[in-house]
Amino acid sequence: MKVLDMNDLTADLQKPAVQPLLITGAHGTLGRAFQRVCAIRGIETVSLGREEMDITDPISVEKAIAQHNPWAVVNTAGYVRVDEAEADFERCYRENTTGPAIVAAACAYREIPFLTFSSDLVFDGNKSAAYVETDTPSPLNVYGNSKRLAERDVLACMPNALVVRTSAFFSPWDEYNFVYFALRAGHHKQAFEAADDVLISPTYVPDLVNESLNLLIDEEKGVWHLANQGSYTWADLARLAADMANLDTSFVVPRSMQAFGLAAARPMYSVLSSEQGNMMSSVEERLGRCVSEMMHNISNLSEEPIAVAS
Ligand SMILES: NC(=O)C1=CN([C@@H]2O[C@H](COP(=O)(O)OP(=O)(O)OC[C@H]3O[C@@H](n4cnc5c(N)ncnc54)[C@H](OP(=O)(O)O)[C@@H]3O)[C@@H](O)[C@H]2O)C=CC1
Ligand SMILES: Cc1cn([C@H]2C[C@H](O)[C@@H](COP(=O)(O)OP(=O)(O)O[C@H]3O[C@@H](C)C(=O)[C@@H](O)[C@H]3O)O2)c(=O)[nH]c1=O
Repeated sequence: MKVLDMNDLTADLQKPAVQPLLITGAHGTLGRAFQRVCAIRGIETVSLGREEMDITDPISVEKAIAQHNPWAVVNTAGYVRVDEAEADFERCYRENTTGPAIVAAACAYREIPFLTFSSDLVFDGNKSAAYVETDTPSPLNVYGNSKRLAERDVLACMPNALVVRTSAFFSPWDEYNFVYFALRAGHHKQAFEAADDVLISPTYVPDLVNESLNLLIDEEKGVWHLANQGSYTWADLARLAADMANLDTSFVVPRSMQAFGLAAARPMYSVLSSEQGNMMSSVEERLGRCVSEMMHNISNLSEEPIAVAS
């Protein structure tokens, strides 16, 4: 029988810690979804908010990567206020273009994998069939252009980087998405205007995270389109979700996108498909899975007593 000595007992303590997956933009919708999914899949992560890792600051990026020694970096950080970006363009380019390029350079130097996210808004909507990875971006707004330039700059400094184009998030895990807005309006019997002339690919965030992780682990590279199957106008999406929630869909008020008078132009068509395999389920199947959870959260929130000043 081997008698353990102090070296044996402390040996484990000296084993190198498991290298984590580093996630930027920790407090955002996608960042928090990565933390949830990685916990479910048993993937060790370190999730950093802007204060711990500002992707636009090379020193902050270097310090964070040196401190945590990750096996890979997932960049979920970004500027997503599409309309505000038209005037706030310096910050939009800083956070969507400069930041990802800085992180890509740091990953390339260490030869560790890098995943970042782009958008369907890199396209101009003039195609009559689903956009695939080899279609040429031609963005209509500042946000879309910041993403196009990020794709160019990230892949120029790190050709093995993985860039996932996606669109129109929906998820039961946070309320900052269009489907939540629509269901909450329906629950409160409030009119909800929705564009009925813009076709998009809604994306179920848990699927996006799982498929992105699978591509990263498989060491895939370049541009990949990840969105759920099925193309909808925003109004169709609102009515489909409402119907699945057994709500009367008449609260959805169809409008042309132009009638919204939004500061940023949107492509009238930005449906995404992939030349590299469509791996995600249908929007309908995923909506059916999460609408009841969303309605549960909405009705709980609306029943919470409203705190009144004493
Ligand atoms: N939402 C959608 O429908 C879609 C999103 N995408 C892309 O997915 C990614 C994530 O989007 P989403 O989760 O919705 O966005 P969120 O706005 O929910 O999260 C983005 C996070 O990035 C952080 N951030 C911004 N700038 C920096 C910085 N310089 N350093 C570190 N963190 C920073 C923000 O922090 P703070 O709160 O401090 O600003 C925020 O927490 C983005 O790249 C977006 O373009 C693509 C297609 C569709
Ligand atoms: C389009 C639309 C939006 N809205 C509301 C929802 C939201 O509060 C606001 C703006 O909508 P959205 O921001 O979802 O629309 P938009 O900015 O086009 O959404 C985009 O986000 C960026 C980050 C992307 O990358 C795109 O893929 C897409 O998801 O207007 C409606 O009420 N009805 C509508 O028909």
